[in-house]
Formats: sequence, structure tokens, C-alpha cells
Amino acid sequence: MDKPLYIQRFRYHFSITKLIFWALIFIFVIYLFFFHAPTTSPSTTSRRVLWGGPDWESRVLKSARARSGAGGQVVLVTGAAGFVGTHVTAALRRRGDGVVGIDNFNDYYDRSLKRSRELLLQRAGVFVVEGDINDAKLLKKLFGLVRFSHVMHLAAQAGVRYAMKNPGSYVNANIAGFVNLLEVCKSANPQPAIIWASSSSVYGLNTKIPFSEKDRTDQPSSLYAATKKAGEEIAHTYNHIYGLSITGLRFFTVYGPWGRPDMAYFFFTKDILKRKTIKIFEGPNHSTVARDFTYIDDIVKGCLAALDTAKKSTGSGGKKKGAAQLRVFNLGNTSPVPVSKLVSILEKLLKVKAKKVVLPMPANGDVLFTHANVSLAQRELGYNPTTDLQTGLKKFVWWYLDYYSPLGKKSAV
Ligand SMILES: O=C(O)[C@H]1O[C@H](OP(=O)(O)OP(=O)(O)OC[C@H]2O[C@@H](n3ccc(=O)[nH]c3=O)[C@H](O)[C@@H]2O)[C@H](O)[C@@H](O)[C@@H]1O
Repeated sequence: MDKPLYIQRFRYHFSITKLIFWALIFIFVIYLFFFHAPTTSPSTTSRRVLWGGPDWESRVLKSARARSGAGGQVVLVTGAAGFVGTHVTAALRRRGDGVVGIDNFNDYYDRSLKRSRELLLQRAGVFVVEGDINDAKLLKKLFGLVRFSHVMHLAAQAGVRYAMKNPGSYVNANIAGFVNLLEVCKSANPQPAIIWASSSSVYGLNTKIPFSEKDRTDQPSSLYAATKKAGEEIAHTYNHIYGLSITGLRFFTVYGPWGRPDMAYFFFTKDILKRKTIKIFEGPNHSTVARDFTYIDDIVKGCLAALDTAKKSTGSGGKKKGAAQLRVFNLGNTSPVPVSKLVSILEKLLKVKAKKVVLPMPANGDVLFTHANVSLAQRELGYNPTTDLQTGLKKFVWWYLDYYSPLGKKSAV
């Protein structure tokens, strides 16, 4: 039997109201999800309060204290829980410099490895502040507490191929973050001298070998390289306007213990041990792809020599007082090795035959080869790399097997 008309109307209106109500709830949830969810981008700071307070300040001050009798240098190391950052920080500490680290512990790769490196530095008496170089307040606070003589700027979004997946993280860390840091450095009193990590990737499509600092660097083949090249130009500007002393170091495929899991030598090791197939890229017409693999200890020596030979910045409080030092150096190994050779060394060290497939190099920003001419660094820094790939990989593999063994260092953290 048909219901009376007023009941039908009531039901009709009621269901429309219900529909509108749920639609509004749905829109609100979507809004919350997209605009208020904590960001997971690797290079952004989380919303947790990570710094400040008397205890935090006393840890910073303690870490910044140089050992008596040492050079009295006080260094802020950015990216201190990173691969190169950890090694450089530990070396500075060993020789008695005051060192404070800063790292945002982003999730670009396994955070627990970064925490293990932090623990290593903590045991050596270095405090790594958790924070982002884009946080101007934090940087100003640090410079308000400590008269840093140097900044070793190693924080970056690294990796050539990942730039196609997350371009924004490169702009955020390598450009915005660098500018933010330089802004704080230029206003500091005294202004620190800055040493920072550029990259061999700035040589891009350059075919003149070996790569020399005088060669062209205006043909980057990845966004990563473009942001590093931009960093070199930005360094020029801050040197020119504000009298900041700045040294850029072009690292060539750095490898070694405590390395980065996103790099080929690292994940090849992992995959070979797991009997997973690895991909080896080759160039056009089956040409070899090669890298000037450089061992971490050689890079550390280059970084410390750059710091020790850096002249003081000339400005103060944001004003330039005279011309300041501006340098760029290649830090490589001077002997490129084909990726296929890297794999055969790993096979011998791991005593496992790799399952491999050879593929044409995808258009992913990689270059075919790198080869450093380091004569400038030799002359000015006394830089002289001494570790060949076989020796360096042996040390890496020892570390890897120990760290990832059930009873290894990893389980101690
Ligand atoms: O020297 C540099 O400037 C750069 O060195 C490395 O970049 P890359 O040399 O590309 O190092 P890997 O990513 O470890 O690649 C090494 C070689 O292995 C090759 N590869 C990589 C991945 C893969 O699956 N198969 C493969 O054959 C690459 O094409 C490359 O020739 C670092 O990842 C960069 O952050 C750094 O700035």
C-alpha cells in the first residue's frame, strides 16, 4: 500500500540531508588527510619539537668545546649522521676540534643506519642536533650559542636517479637549504668559513677527460647535478656580496664502511648475498660504464685539508669588508673502474657468484663515466688518494658483514 505523501516527502528530505551530511564529513576527512597530515618528504622537518631547552643547550656547548692544545677550531657539520658527515665529524673530533652536528634524519634510506652512526658520534663525544637546515630559527640559535669558526656543509639530497622520483626534495635540501644556511652564516659574527659538498655530477655531459675544475659544467644530465651546480653559483654570490670564504668539493662516487644503501656497490652487495639478480648498465654499442670510485678515508683527508687551508671570511654582521676566498676542488681517485669490474671484485670478496643482467643504461640522469684530475687539490690541499677499489671494497665488505650479522654492530644499537 502507498505511504501518505507527507511521509514520502519527509523520507526524501531526510535522505538528502543524510547524503549532504556524509558528503561533508568525507570532504573534511580528505582535507585533513592532504593538508594536515605530517609530511613524509625526506627533506622536511617533522612537527615534533626537536630542539631547545637548557639540557639541549648544554649538550650543544659541551660538544662545541675544543680539546685544549688542539687547533681551537669549532665546526658545525651539517648532515652529520650521513655517510661522509659521520666520517668527517669523527675525524674532526679525534684530532680535538669542537664539533656540533646537525641532521634531519630523513627517511630517504634506512633511518636506523643513521641512528647507528649518531650513536658512534655520541660515543666519541659529539652531539648531533636533530633539525633541518631549512630551519632558520634553529641555525640562528646554534650560532647564538657557539662562535663557529667553520661550517662543513654535507647535508644534501643525494643520489642521481632518485631525482626523477622526488625532484622537490633536491630543490628543498640542495638549493633552499643551502641558501638558508648561507643567510645565517653571512649574518653571523664572526662569519664562519664554509666547506661544502658539491659533486662530480656537475661535469654532466662533458667529454673531456680527466675532468678538471676548468672544464665546462653547464650541461648537467640530472636534476641532482643541476642543484649541485646551482649550489656552486650560489656560493659565488654569497662570496661576492658578503665576503664569505667558501670551498666547494666535487666528490667522485664515495664508498666505504657506513656507506649509503642507495648506492650501487652497497645494494649490489646486499642483492648478491640474497642471490637476487643485479642490473649492470652499459652504454651505447655495449660500451663500458665506469666510475672514479673514491674511498671514504681519502675523502675525509681532503675535507680536513680544505678546512685547514680555508681562509677566514672577511665580512661581519652581513657586511663585506674585502675580497674572500672562493675555491672548488675535485676529490676523486684518478682511476675509473668499470661497473662490471666492481661486481667481479664483490663476487670474490663475498665468495658468491652474482646473478646479473646487462641492460642499456636507462635515461635516468646517470653519466657514462667519471674521471677526476686532482692536481689542483694535490697542489693546494696536499690531497693524495691512496686506496684502490679492491682494498676499499674489502674494508666495506668486512664492515657490511659485521654490521648486518645477527651479532653485529646493528644489534648493539
Ligand atoms: O660522484 C658523484 O657525484 C655521485 O656519486 C654517486 O652517484 P653514482 O656515481 O651514480 O653512484 P651509484 O649510484 O652508486 O652508481 C654507480 C654506477 O653503477 C651503475 N649502476 C647503478 C645502479 C644499477 O642498478 N646498475 C648499475 O650499473 C650506475 O650507472 C653508475 O655507473 C652518488 O650517488 C651521488 O650522490 C654522488 O654525487
